[in-house]
Amino acid sequence: MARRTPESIKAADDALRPGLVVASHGRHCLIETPEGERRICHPRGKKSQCVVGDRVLWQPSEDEGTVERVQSRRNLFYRRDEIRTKSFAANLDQVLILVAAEPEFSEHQLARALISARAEGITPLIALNKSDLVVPFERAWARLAPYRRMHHGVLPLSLTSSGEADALALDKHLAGKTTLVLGPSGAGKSTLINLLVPGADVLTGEISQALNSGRHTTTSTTWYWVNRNAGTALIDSPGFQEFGLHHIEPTQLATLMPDIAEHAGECRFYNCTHLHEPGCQVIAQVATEDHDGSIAASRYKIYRELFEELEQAPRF
Ligand SMILES: Nc1nc2c(ncn2[C@@H]2O[C@H](COP(=O)(O)OP(=O)(O)OP(=O)(O)O)[C@@H](O)[C@H]2O)c(=O)[nH]1
Ligand SMILES: [Zn+2]
Repeated sequence: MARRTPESIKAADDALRPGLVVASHGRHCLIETPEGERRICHPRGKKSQCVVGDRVLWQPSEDEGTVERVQSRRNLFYRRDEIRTKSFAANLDQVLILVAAEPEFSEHQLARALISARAEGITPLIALNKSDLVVPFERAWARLAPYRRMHHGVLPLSLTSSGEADALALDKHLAGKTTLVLGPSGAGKSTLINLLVPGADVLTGEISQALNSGRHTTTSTTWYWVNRNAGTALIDSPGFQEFGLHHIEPTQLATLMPDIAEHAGECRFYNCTHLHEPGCQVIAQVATEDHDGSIAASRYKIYRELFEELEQAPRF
């Protein structure tokens, strides 16, 4: 085989075409060319395995193609449990976590998604849908009090009753960015995507049919252009329910939870775990019934539970 020099690699790359991964299923993916053409591609090998959001170099072969190379990633958003690592998407600007007044959301899952986003340096946004359901909404809004003070606040929505106004409010946050949308089932993720990308449901059907050669299984992750010229895109991905954080060290946790991080540097011991140490300023800041504090009891409970879980997690 000819020796691979930087020049020969460049010459080979020049013969390849650029593409953006817009959907994936199993080992194959759908890529979009800069001209907007879409085609199914297969990875050349393990190294060219790609995820939605990846920029790739590919080569046509009859009516399909081969992914020859995945360009280096700005970030990769993923989860990891005892058994496996699962990627959501790559090269994200932000993650929008959509929860609703009903069904009741899990604060634990929300906290996990936020921690994961911070670990990858991806801006998290939270929206609370179904503000028209007044009583459950009030309850959920109150549960989100610690989150309204952190990150970028919480955006209230009512996608089915004030869709137009909500679309405008969302656009302020989404314009020109690539946003991964996550949320528990029933929160209104499909409603949100169809509101911002009219016809998205039809497109999804077509994509999953193409990727599954006619079988009706849903694709795992899909890219939607909200405004191609402005570079505004949404990525729809399932998997909010089982959000494994086994890639995070327990001692990293405090830095990834802003309300805990705020006080973590003030403890007596530099390597304080904030679980039991004397002089711990995190513990001192936890709010209780008879003591005001800037850290909500629910947040500290999540910190403790996650710390224990990650301490017991097998390391890869
Ligand atoms: N009352 C109320 N209902 C809403 C609102 N937004 C969505 N829904 C309803 O909530 C239900 C779930 O919405 P979907 O958009 O299908 O939710 P999803 O998150 O995509 O759920 P999955 O398909 O299970 O993942 C539907 O019956 C919607 O009509 C809202 O603002 N208010
Ligand atoms: Zn401490």
